[in-house]
Order: sequence, then structure tokens, then C-alpha cells
Amino acid sequence: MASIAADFSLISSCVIPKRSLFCALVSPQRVGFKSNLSTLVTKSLLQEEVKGFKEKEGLVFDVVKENELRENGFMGMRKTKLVCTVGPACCSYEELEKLALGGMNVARLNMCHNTREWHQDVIRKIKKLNQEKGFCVSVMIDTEGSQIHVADHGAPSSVKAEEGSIWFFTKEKFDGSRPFTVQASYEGFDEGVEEGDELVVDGGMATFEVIEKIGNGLRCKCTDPGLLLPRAKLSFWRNGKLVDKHHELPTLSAKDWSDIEFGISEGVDFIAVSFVKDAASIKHLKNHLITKNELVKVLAKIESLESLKKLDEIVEASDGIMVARGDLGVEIPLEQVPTVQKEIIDLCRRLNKPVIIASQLLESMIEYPTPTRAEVADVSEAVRQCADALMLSGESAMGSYGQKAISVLRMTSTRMELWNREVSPQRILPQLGESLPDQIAEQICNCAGQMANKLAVDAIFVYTRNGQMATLLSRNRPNAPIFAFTNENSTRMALNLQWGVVPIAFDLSDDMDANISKTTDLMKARGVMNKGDAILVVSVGIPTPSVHQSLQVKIIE
Ligand SMILES: Nc1ncnc2c1ncn2[C@@H]1O[C@H](COP(=O)(O)OP(=O)(O)OP(=O)(O)O)[C@@H](O)[C@H]1O
Ligand SMILES: CC(=O)C(=O)O
Ligand SMILES: [K+]
Ligand SMILES: [Mg+2]
Repeated sequence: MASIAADFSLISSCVIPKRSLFCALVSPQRVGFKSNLSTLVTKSLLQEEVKGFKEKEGLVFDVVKENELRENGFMGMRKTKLVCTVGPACCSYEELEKLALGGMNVARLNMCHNTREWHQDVIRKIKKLNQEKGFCVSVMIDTEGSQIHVADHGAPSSVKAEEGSIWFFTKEKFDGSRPFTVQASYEGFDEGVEEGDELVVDGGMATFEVIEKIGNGLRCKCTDPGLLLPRAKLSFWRNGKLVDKHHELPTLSAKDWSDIEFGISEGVDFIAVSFVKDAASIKHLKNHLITKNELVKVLAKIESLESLKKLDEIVEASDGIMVARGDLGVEIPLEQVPTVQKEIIDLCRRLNKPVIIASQLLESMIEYPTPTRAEVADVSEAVRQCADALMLSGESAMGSYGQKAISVLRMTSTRMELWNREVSPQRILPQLGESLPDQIAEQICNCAGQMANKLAVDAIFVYTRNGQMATLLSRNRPNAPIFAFTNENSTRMALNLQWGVVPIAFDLSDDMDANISKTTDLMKARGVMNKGDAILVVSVGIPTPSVHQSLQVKIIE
């Protein structure tokens, strides 16, 4: 009861006087994380209803978001987006549906693992779910990139390295396993390495000292015992500094290009590029997509020391960022990861790019049905910092409690978002200056964000072909959800990653007044908006932005 009482105290002092908050707080989902079943049942009933609506009306609205709105009201809609890595534990149609119902906005496929056929099958299942059941789940592929790790023999087991034991790390290829011998994935892994250097496995899981360089590898002594997991990552250190080997490796390998072509042909929405070093590889890929007339978004993964040195140019060149804390924690001291995360989130917001916080958010849930308190605190902190999205890795890909893990992310985000609203994000977030080339759009959206909060409107409506106005509104992290109506499917799918945005497919016309009245009528006819609801409408003329710009407050009649 204590937690509910605390929640009531928040309601009484909150500026939004709606039934919605109350529902969000006292619904059984709020009490603990064990709620999935009852919501699943209501949701599958609703799908039928929504399918009917979809055929009858000109709006295509994500069934999960629509249901969230019906159940929890405008302010109860979750703002933080959720990305789930798909792996063997969740690749069936039924499991994917459960994740979608649990709030997965983007499905991530890591091209490091599994076969082309497996990935194709998963992508097609997700597209089928979207089409048949009214979900709006975007698909992201994540490139393998060139990284030095223990070569993959397909063996799932791990080996223990004992203190003082002697191991041979080799570039020589061999099949099966050999005692005390580890094959590295990259032939040049030992170049530039010196005797006396430290070889660190998985950012500190085990440590070795290089005692001798011989023909095809390194003889090493284990100085800090630990486990060698499949595909364990290898890094070298000298006098406490990383011996940087990424510069030798291409950001996009031949395999990565082939995976990218595959992704394009399957119609994926995002390509996340691993081990980005600078803006060049991102620009190269984006130019390639432009020449092919593809609207796929390119995300840069920040996971190396080099990428931190070129952070500004990388963020500017990309369509979004992933803070890939797994590998980042291998390349920089662990205690620096939290401050780097915060700096990247703030930079992305300033430059108007969505940012995903990834890796180990709920790591213990790969094995256990409840998270550690520290994990919940880490998730909460990312939400407090207003990251756009949170990502599950092994928790969904191979763990036994993927659905529970997404439920923890959902509950924890909703709770912290409420707290943020209570404190006011303006007090938590750095103020937005003039950072962007399109200053008119930037300032309109900044004003709209403030106005929406001051007037405590229920929702913000925006009409957008390329998504830009919606992202500029999202960047202000307003209290009300942003309904972004778009006729571009790629825009709709890209906006899935954007904080607080609910993308809705709608056949936009050049007549802005008609767009406004049609969408409000449709939302009302659908029963998701009611008489008395207040909306702030942000419109920029279509197709020529300079002709018509306005902010209007409308009360639904
Ligand atoms: N498609 C897949 N097939 C089999 N196993 C997978 C798949 N995707 C993920 N996994 C398993 O889940 C674990 C975590 O997945 P994830 O892709 O997040 O790895 P990662 O090492 O954090 O990512 P990256 O390689 O991009 O740094 C992997 O180590 C792997 O065991
Ligand atoms: C997600 C990822 O690539 C990492 O954390 O390293
Ligand atoms: K990867
Ligand atoms: Mg990585």
C-alpha cells in the first residue's frame, strides 16, 4: 500500500487535472511487474475493434498506443521508446506478438549472430504482425562491424581461466576446441602489441599479461581469473591506456555491406552502424542510400574511444545515436560510462537526434525473473535524463524472462516520466538554445512545447511529411503526447524511436485546415478524444513551409 499512497500524493499536486493520471497510477499494472496477462487479454480483444476502425477510417494508429490511450489517458501514455533485440528466445510469431503487446517499438537484429534466412524470417514475421494485427514495430539491423573477439566456433559454452595459467591467443584457424588456446577473430589482432601489455577480456571479465610474442600469436599468463565466454571481446592496455586497434579495421566490412543490402531489400527502417570512428562512414552509407532513393535511417553506435573523440561530427552526420555501453565499457574505464552517457544524451537533444541507451539495463533478468534494484535505478536514470529509447539485448534475445523485462522497462519509464513531469523537465534538462539551421521551425516548436505545458493541453497535433516538426517538438520533452500525422510510411516508422511521439498514418492534403478538422473528427469518432479535450495544433504549410505556420489551441466540441 505504501507505493500507492505515495502515488496519490503525486496526483494531488499535479497540474494535469485529468482522469487519465489517476487511471495510470491505480491500475493493477502499477503494483509490481507481474501484470502482463490481464492486459494481454484486453489488448487482443481490442485488436479486432481497431481493425474494424482501420478499414472504416483514414487513420492507422498503433494498436498498443491506442490501447494505452484508452486505458490510461493522454498523460498515462509512455514517452520513452523501447527497443528489443530479437534472438532465439523470442523469434516465433507468438513471442514477437507478446513483445509488441508489451510495448516494443523497435525490433533489433544483430547481424553478428545467426543466418540470413533466420533474419529474413524474423523481419517478415514483424511486418506480418504490423499488417495483420495493427502493430507499428520498426525494424533495425545492427551491423557486425570489425571487432577483435574470440572467434565463433558455434560452441555455446564458456571456459574458465585460472590465475597463473598459460594461454595461447592465436590467429591460426582451427575447428573445435583446443585446450588453453583461443582463436582471435582478426588476423592482425597482435600487431602493435608488446610483451608486458595487458590483454583484457570483456572489459575485465578476465585479464592476461602478454609474456611472449611468437609466430602466429601471443603467449599470455592469466593475472586475473575469469570466464571466457563465446565471442568474448579482446582489448589491449599499456600503462593504463588502451592500445587502440580500431583504426586498422574498416567501419563497414564487406559482410556489413552485404548485410546492409539485405536489410534494404527486406525494407528495414534503421541501420545501426557498429564501431563508428568518425562521420565519414556514416556519410558514405547515407550517400549510398540517397543514390538508391532509400529512406532508411542510419544510427551511429558510440562504442569506442575513437567515436568519443569525434562525437559532434558523428551525431551531426547521423539520424540518431546508440550509446552501446557494452563495448564502450570495454574501451573506456567503467566509471566514465555514466557521465559519457549523460553527455551524449544532452548533445543528441541539442542537435535534435534520437538517442538509445543500450546494454545491460536488466542484465540479471537473462537468468532471473526480477531485476536488481541497481538495474531499476539505472533504467530510471536513463529515463530521468530523457533518453529517447531504452534497449534490451540478451534479456529479450536469449533470456527466459523477455516479456517481464519489457514490462519492467515500461513500468519504470512510466513512473520516472511522471516524476519528471512533477519536478518539471525544464529544471532537469539543459535549456535549448539556438542550435539548428532551421531556426524558424526550431523556435516555433520550442514555443509550442512551453505553451503546451503552460496550458496543460491534453495532446499536441503535428502534420509532417519528413518528421522534422515532430522531432523538434519531441526535443522539448513536453508533458502532452505528440500525435504526428504523416502520409510517409518511412517517417511513421522512424518516429517510433522519438521520445513522446505517437506516429499515425494519415493521408495528408495540402489544405492544412482540412487536415486539422479531419484528424480531430477521426480521433473523436474513434473514441480516443472527447468533448472538452484541449489540443495544441502545430502546423507548417505543406508543401511549402514558409507559407503557413501556426500554433492553434483547439477544444474538442
Ligand atoms: N540472432 C541471434 N541469434 C542467436 N543469439 C543471439 C541473437 N541475437 C542475440 N543473441 C544472443 O544475445 C546476446 C546479446 O545480444 P546482443 O546482440 O545485444 O549482443 P552484444 O554483444 O551486446 O551486441 P554487439 O555485438 O552489437 O556489441 C548475444 O551475445 C547472443 O548470445
Ligand atoms: C549494443 C552494443 O553493441 C554494445 O553495447 O556494445
Ligand atoms: K552488432
Ligand atoms: Mg557492441
